[in-house]
Amino acid sequence: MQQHIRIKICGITRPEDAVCAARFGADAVGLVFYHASKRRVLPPQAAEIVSALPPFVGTVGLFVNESAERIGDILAQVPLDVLQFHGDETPEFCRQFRRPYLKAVRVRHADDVCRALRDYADARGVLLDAHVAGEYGGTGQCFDWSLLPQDLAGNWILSGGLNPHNITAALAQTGAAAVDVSSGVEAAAGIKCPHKMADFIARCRQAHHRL
Ligand SMILES: O=C(O)c1ccccc1NCC(=O)[C@H](O)[C@H](O)COP(=O)(O)O
Repeated sequence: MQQHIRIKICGITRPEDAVCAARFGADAVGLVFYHASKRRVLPPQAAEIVSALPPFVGTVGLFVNESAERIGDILAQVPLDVLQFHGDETPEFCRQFRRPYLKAVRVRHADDVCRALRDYADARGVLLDAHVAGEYGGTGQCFDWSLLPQDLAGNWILSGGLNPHNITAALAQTGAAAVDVSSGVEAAAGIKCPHKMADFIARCRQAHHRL
């Protein structure tokens, strides 16, 4: 039976954008806690976004080389379902919070993908993102999808530079069962565009149906 494609809209900073994403059918929303991000949210703002969501929409907190203490502090204030790590966090670091986690990997070589899937075997998923020097994520850049091994096994998520214009080709080429988008559905950094979110989600569902 064809699986329902999983869609996460990342870099949400406003409750109304989270509500919109959920209404259009997003499975999860991402909240960036990285201090240097243009999409950074503070814990009270994140808690307000989470409380605006309807049931059964997942909440994912993003961190970059954050201290365990700070992450624990945020977890005490914001009900996050999943943690997503975008820095140099080791598997031991990621699993200490006893929550499902995702590990982002910035893909430059085919080996990067297989190594991440092996090293983070207990992750809920490995998020495959673009490599941009000096950036940890949310760049709006694609990586070379042809680097992905054919019939790649495991729980991986296609990310990096996806948007309503390229999502159909991305799914046809990679066969991804889960996708993550931020810049490609924005009107400005941290401000999501309802039309782009609706278009992206509709095209995802259509394209996945054809696989
Ligand atoms: O969004 C940020 O500013 C950010 C900063 C540092 C680490 C991660 C960040 N965001 C991650 C994402 O939003 C996405 O999960 C992913 O990187 C894809 O982003 P995009 O290419 O903009 O769709």
